[in-house]
Amino acid sequence: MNGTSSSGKSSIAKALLQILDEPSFHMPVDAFHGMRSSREVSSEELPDVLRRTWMGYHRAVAGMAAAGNDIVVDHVLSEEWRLLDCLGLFRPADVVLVGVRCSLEELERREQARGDRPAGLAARQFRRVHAHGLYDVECDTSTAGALDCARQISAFLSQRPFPTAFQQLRTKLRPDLPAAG
Ligand SMILES: Nc1ncnc2c1ncn2[C@@H]1O[C@H](COP(=O)(O)OP(=O)(O)OP(=O)(O)O)[C@@H](O)[C@H]1O
Repeated sequence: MNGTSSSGKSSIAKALLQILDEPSFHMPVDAFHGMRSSREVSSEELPDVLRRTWMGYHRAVAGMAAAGNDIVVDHVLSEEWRLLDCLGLFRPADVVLVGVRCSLEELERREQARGDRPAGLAARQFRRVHAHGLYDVECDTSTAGALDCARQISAFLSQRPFPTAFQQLRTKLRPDLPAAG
């Protein structure tokens, strides 16, 4: 799932795990940030530390999937390299790319209400996260609750068309890689 901060990804992930038939894992990137030592990181080091955390996260997800596990990933594709990295790691036919949309007005209301995210974070990500423009399925949490979105995604899984969004994006954005399988 891809969407801005406060768009409702974690809420949908929790609902999905309750309704999916197969045993599934929710792997949030926040869990990986939380595993890092609490030593203070200088502003010069920070970009590299964050990048390595995201890259390690992608590889951990790919590793779980390679062992045959179903993974619910919540992601913020606010930097292009993150999608390019995932396109090279995940089996494109296996990926269901979900766009989690929400109006900016509602995002700002949620961000203020929860108080545990920097002010303006969702607005900064808003235009960038959906820049690649292609999904297998999309939901809008401005109008639908988390459980309804999870049901919509779950229903989509049983009748999903091919090529997947990931297959198409890999062909378009990673011509350096072999044809998407
Ligand atoms: N469909 C929804 N309708 C109304 N409120 C929602 C909905 N989904 C989530 N929320 C509320 O929005 C806030 C953020 O939700 P959530 O943590 O699921 O978002 P997120 O996209 O995972 O955010 P982050 O990336 O910052 O962790 C929470 O307070 C949650 O209760």
